[in-house]
Amino acid sequence: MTVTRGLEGVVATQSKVSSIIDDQLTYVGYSIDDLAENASFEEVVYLLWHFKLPNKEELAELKQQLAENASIPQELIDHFRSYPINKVHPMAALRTAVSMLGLFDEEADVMDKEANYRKAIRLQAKMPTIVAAFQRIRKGLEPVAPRKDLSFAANFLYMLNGEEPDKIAVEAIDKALVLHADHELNASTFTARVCVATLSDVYSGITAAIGALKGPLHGGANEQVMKMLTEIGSIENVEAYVENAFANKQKIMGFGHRVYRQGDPRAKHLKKMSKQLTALTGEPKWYEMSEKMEGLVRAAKNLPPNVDFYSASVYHSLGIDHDLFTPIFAISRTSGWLAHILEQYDNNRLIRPRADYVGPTKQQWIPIENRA
Ligand SMILES: CC(=O)SCCNC(=O)CCNC(=O)[C@H](O)C(C)(C)COP(=O)(O)OP(=O)(O)OC[C@H]1O[C@@H](n2cnc3c(N)ncnc32)[C@H](O)[C@@H]1OP(=O)(O)O
Ligand SMILES: O=C([O-])CC(=O)C(=O)O
Repeated sequence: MTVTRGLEGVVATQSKVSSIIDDQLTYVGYSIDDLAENASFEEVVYLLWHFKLPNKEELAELKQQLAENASIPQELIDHFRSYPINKVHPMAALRTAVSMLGLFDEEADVMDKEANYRKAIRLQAKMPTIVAAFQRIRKGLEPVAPRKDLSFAANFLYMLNGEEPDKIAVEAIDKALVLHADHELNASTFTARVCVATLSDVYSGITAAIGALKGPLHGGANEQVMKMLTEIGSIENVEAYVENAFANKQKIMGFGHRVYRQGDPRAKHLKKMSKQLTALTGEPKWYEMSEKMEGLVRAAKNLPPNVDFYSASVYHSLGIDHDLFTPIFAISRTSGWLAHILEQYDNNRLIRPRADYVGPTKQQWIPIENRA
């Protein structure tokens, strides 16, 4: 048996959702650069779920469906209140919340195409409400109910902060959501597909995916980037930090990628946003430190930044708590996970690879009283 560590280069499925070819990312064939400049998150959701851009009526209908399904059960809010809340990571709360939502969905185990699509809408709609409600409860504040007249991005910020967000913040979050929505067969998406390929339900698939995204080698890296920048503290300390990390064979968060070799095409958009937002908030040092680090890491190891690197200073500039960075990624990536889950159901086969067994063989049974 030949083992491909980490399944590098293994093609495990066909998909029409997104592609990475020659370091270029597309959603349903549309370049990420075009989408980042022009699309709203809701348009991207429609694109990923229907394999076409929506016309005005289709977009309006999707927006309405998302708005109508955005509230979450009171039981979920009460559940949050029962947690040792300041010890719970928001990604753990989100993972639990999505699993719990399945308990309140009468269609959770209904397996037809229409029911699965309705569940996709319900789940996508509720993700920002869950994250915002958890945040407010742990801050000792009352959750804010979603509004039907706001865009997906604006509603999230409104529920988070309890006040109407400004245009710049809405545009930044909307673009970040567009940039994070899907990414071919990344670890969390693969997890979702493996889960539902057993014909398990949508809630199980998204719960599993959230668990995979949480890790610092994947979506959890954005929080770690801000932790690192905060520890470094100032631009004078960047060089020593990078040298020390390489000398100790330590990974620098927000750099490197399994698929991209020349660079992550999403990073340049986030870099631009980081420059603008850090200047606006009067804290350009986060951008300047990041830029210096990028130069040093590229020069030393030819490692380019990935999507998580500049998103950290973007979210920080928007006043978002650092442990909410990965949940925001999850809010967006839910759209991609759902697209892949629906695609998996459409042409399903159980995903079950093999392991090359390297443990002992031909062991003799030892009764417990004779064991050392
Ligand atoms: C949304 C996302 O998931 S994007 C990725 C987010 N994750 C991170 O930013 C965490 C930091 N990056 C990493 O750990 C890796 O680059 C990964 C996990 C993203 C990709 O990993 P892999 O494809 O498995 O590469 P692997 O970890 O084997 O690294 C290959 C080589 O590059 C080095 N390398 C890769 N990334 C980094 C990094 N961030 N810092 C320092 N060295 C690195 C490794 O040490 C290794 O060097 P070696 O061959 O001398 O031992
Ligand atoms: O594709 C990957 O391996 C990780 C990634 O960048 C993403 O999920 O956005």
